[in-house]
Amino acid sequence: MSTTIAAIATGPAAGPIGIIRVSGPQTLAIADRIFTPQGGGALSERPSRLLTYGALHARDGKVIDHCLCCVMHAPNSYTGEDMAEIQCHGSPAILSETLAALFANGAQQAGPGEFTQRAFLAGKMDLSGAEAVHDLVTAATAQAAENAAAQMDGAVGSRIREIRQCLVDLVAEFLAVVDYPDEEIDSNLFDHACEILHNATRALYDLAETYERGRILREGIPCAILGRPNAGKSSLLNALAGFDRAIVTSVPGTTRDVIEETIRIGVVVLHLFDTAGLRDTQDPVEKIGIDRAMKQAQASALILAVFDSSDDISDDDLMVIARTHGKRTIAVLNKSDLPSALDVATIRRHFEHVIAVSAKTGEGLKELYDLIPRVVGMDGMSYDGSIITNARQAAALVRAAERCEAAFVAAQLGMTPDAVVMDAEGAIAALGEITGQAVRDDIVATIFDKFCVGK
Ligand SMILES: Nc1nc2c(c(=O)[nH]1)N(C=O)[C@@H](CNc1ccc(C(=O)N[C@@H](CCC(=O)O)C(=O)O)cc1)CN2
Ligand SMILES: Nc1nc2c(ncn2[C@@H]2O[C@H](COP(=O)(O)OP(=O)(O)OP(=O)(O)O)[C@@H](O)[C@H]2O)c(=O)[nH]1
Ligand SMILES: [Mg+2]
Repeated sequence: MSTTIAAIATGPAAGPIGIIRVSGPQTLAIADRIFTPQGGGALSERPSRLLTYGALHARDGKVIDHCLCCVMHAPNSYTGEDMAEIQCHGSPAILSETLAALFANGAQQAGPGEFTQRAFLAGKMDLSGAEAVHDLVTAATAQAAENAAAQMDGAVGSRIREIRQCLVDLVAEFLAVVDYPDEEIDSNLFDHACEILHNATRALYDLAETYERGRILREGIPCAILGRPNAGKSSLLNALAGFDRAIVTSVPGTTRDVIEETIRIGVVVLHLFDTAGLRDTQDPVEKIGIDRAMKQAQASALILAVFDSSDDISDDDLMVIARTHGKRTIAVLNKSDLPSALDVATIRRHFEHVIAVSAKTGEGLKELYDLIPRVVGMDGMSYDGSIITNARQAAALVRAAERCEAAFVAAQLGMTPDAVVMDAEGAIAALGEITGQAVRDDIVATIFDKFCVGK
């Protein structure tokens, strides 16, 4: 028999209200022992999800709070099991005392994601939906949340199940002819298979490709600010962050260490890294800073290459240009409030995206805000759950697409039905890893391990 689990579902900090949730076969009995409804009767007799006011008891029976509780009767609950929720005052002391009372009455501490894992195992949601719960809880933008909510609702799962079903039907047709090896195989069967497999391959690759944007949606994008000393990198960081994050002085070589600040530009979360100005230097400390700057640029998915537009291009600027080679870069011509002395044509030869700004006056920043989502391919998207945000799912999609493609080639060459079946079954298995229809227990366990306790 399954255990009864309990966990604090609200954050670790003290808040006005805290929530503890309980799930499992002993829930109702335990709830009745630690909670007495004010209006009489037992909590377990109340209708599902109806909040009831009453007294909450510690292990020793003392009243530790007057609060609201409800039960949710199996199978109509989040986990499909009997559940209870205690909404008490949110001090860590009350929450841990309540948890201790639950444990004393037979509940066990829930593991990370264990409620959602139970919901998955009870068939309340498929695996892609359960994984979206984690995305929703950790979403950094409204758009990431919107996409995750749609996936919780089955946006990925239903699409994958549809494709998987086509493949299952196809395998069934082929297996029927494998049983009669002496009969001539109807060539229509291969034509039909080619069509199905071609469409499935395309659809799966298309879906897998959304992961590039999905990853940005979920994790944001690392973005190094690179440039020669005094170009205005730290000033740009401060202007984008909206406060004085980094030290700005007129002394070249002010910034030594990498300074990180996370900001949100529309749908994109940018992890900005202000760095030491690149130049040839003998200063050992500055050298280390420059080394870090170049490493940061290498590790970033986007570079803001800052140039001082009030000055002409120097050797140091050429070093900056060299470091952006092959990287997605926006050339930021800073100090547009000063008379221009920069050879802009040279800059344009090296960079597709060039923008003039003044970190000092804020001129051009709005244009930079608009440009960044476009440059990273995050403009004009819809967040209807069609964007894959999960590396595991993306990898399974690619594997499924490859096996479909192999099956397609086999069908096109008119190879034996076995060859087609083998690859189609490989694709079906890979898709089952996404929906959870065919996934190893240890993989399921690692998926829920990432979740927070109480989810
Ligand atoms: N207080 C509280 N807030 C919460 C949750 C929760 O468990 N408790 N959630 C959870 O993490 C989310 C809401 N998700 C939920 C999903 C399903 C059911 C549920 O009871 N489902 C039943 C009955 C549905 C129905 O009435 O039709 C079922 O699926 O059978 C509850 C919450 C977010 N907010
Ligand atoms: N007029 C004008 N001055 C600016 C602008 N941006 C920065 N400055 C000035 O340029 C100087 C250098 O600015 P920083 O932001 O410290 O430059 P940096 O690129 O971080 O320099 P290092 O940290 O030394 O590499 C400071 O005196 C700033 O006030 C701008 O848009 N217009
Ligand atoms: Mg600086």
